[in-house]
Amino acid sequence: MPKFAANLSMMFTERPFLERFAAAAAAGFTAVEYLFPYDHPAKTVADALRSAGLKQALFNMPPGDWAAGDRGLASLPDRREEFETALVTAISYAKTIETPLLHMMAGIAPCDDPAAIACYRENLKKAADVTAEAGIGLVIEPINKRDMPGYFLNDFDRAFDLVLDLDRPNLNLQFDVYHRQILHGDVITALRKMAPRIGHIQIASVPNRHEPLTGELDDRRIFQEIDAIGYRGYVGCEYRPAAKTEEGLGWMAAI
Ligand SMILES: O=C(O)C(=O)[C@@H](O)CO
Ligand SMILES: [Mg+2]
Repeated sequence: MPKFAANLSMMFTERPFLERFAAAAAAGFTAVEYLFPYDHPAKTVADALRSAGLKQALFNMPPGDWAAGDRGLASLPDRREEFETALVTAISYAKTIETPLLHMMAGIAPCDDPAAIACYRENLKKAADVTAEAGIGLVIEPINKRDMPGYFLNDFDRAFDLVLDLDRPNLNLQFDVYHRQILHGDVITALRKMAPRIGHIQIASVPNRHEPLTGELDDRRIFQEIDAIGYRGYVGCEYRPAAKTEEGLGWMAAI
């Protein structure tokens, strides 16, 4: 059975961010992930993590101005400087919090725009090299067009081919089963094909992004396959609980 990390941007949101760590530990999780730690000093987040006895699985690089609609900076040619600053901030937080993985969001840009493609590639290489120097892994995640219209990285094969092409040992794919199913289906074949370059996995039911076992996929079968492909990292529970977080955790005992 995979080991699960609670996603604190979606789960335990009944409490303020810093209180979610203890709640996740009390519910039996041993690791957490979330979108962004940057509203708090890195040391404060690290203290919350450690006093709850948790491991950090992953978080994202700063995405630009999220409230204004930014969803990452990596494919935005006129925001290269901001991207570099975001990379420095992410590495500094990553070292203090001790995350083994950072997710680099691509941004909102046409996926067939040559300037965006070139910029993304260049920034990805830079981020992979800088994170490698810091001993941190980097992942990229295709995101479905319904949840994030206009997101640059919206195709699993394209992301996978890019990871192969850039050929950095610390650069891998974030395979979110929810996005995979909405974008392309064929989840198990893709898990098998992409296994050597899967750096992180996330799960939620489809189509409502609620608890596993409540959607159109056979999540038990998917968890078996995640084991079968040899994936030993955390599976992030990136779902919005249908009601209170704790009330919906029964799926873990039922799988
Ligand atoms: O939305 C997702 O799926 C994620 O994993 C986030 O990191 C990006 O919004
Ligand atoms: Mg995801």
